[in-house]
Amino acid sequence: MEAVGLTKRYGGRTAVDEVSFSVSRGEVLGLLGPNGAGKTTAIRLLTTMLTPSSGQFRVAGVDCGKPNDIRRRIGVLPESAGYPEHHSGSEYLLYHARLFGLNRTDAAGTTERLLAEVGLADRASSAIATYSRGMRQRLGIARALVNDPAVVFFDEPTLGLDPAGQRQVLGIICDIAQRRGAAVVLSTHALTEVEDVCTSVLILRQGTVLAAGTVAEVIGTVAAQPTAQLRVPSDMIARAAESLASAPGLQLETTADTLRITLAPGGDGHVPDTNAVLRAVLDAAIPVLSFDLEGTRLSDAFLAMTSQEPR
Ligand SMILES: Nc1ncnc2c1ncn2[C@@H]1O[C@H](COP(=O)(O)OP(=O)(O)OP(=O)(O)O)[C@@H](O)[C@H]1O
Repeated sequence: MEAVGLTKRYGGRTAVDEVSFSVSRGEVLGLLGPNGAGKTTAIRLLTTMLTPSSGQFRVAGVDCGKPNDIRRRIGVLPESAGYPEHHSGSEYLLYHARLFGLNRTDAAGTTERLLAEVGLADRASSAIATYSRGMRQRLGIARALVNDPAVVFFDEPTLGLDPAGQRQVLGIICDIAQRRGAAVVLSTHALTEVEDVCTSVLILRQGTVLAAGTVAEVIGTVAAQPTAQLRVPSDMIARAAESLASAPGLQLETTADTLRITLAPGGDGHVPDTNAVLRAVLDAAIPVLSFDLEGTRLSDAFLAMTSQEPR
């Protein structure tokens, strides 16, 4: 799937502004951004629920001018979905499989397979009213898969789930990309999830793309200079600084019991080895009370980018 110059304006407000990206089968693209960045609008455009003000996109090889054909090839788990509470999970899926044109036998087979795939086989005949939030999300994922889609969209799929539920949903999303070979678009605020699951990310702010690439590339654009906080007993702080004084590529700042170390890349772009930093301090027989690396996580890059003043 690819989008070029995708734009959506609501009156004077531009919710999605010239956004371009692509995602291939087997990949998971993380769509990130603070509240109001345009994530939901982007998903609504790509799933043909909204019409773009300008720009083009193709989903599963189908041009945006053919929304009905696109809808047949995609699956969507929207931000909030309603369910017929008195139906069972099995009845609900059977209904949607029939809606997609499967005959009775195929619809029953698909329902059974999908319930197993999302871990609901043992609750297939229970009323949805009795399902937990995590079970409802998994049922929603199963519904999004009834037409064996080439591209699947998830809008905040783990919102409100407990840690076990989050892990379960993310595992299913990984399988959709890896085993089914679908292209996945995942909108989320949970950055650690993105690091675990996404092959690439697109960070939006006020509708525009702030950064795009693999998680490592996006971290690299901001966190060129990771820092480390080294805490040692306060009477040893001067000795700790001394033990690191001759190491290349380090800038040191000292407080009462903490050394703030900036790991500046050398001329070859190589960042100093943090293990070598620790080794130098330990070799000087200084006990290390804590050692925290900053600037090496997606959350650091995200905060650095999205907290800058908007243009
Ligand atoms: N129907 C609408 N009419 C007018 N403005 C809208 C409409 N829908 C969204 N917007 C505006 O477009 C911008 C992007 O909204 P959108 O819901 O896409 O952001 P988001 O990144 O999904 O936010 P969140 O993380 O809070 O879900 C916001 O400024 C929002 O107020």
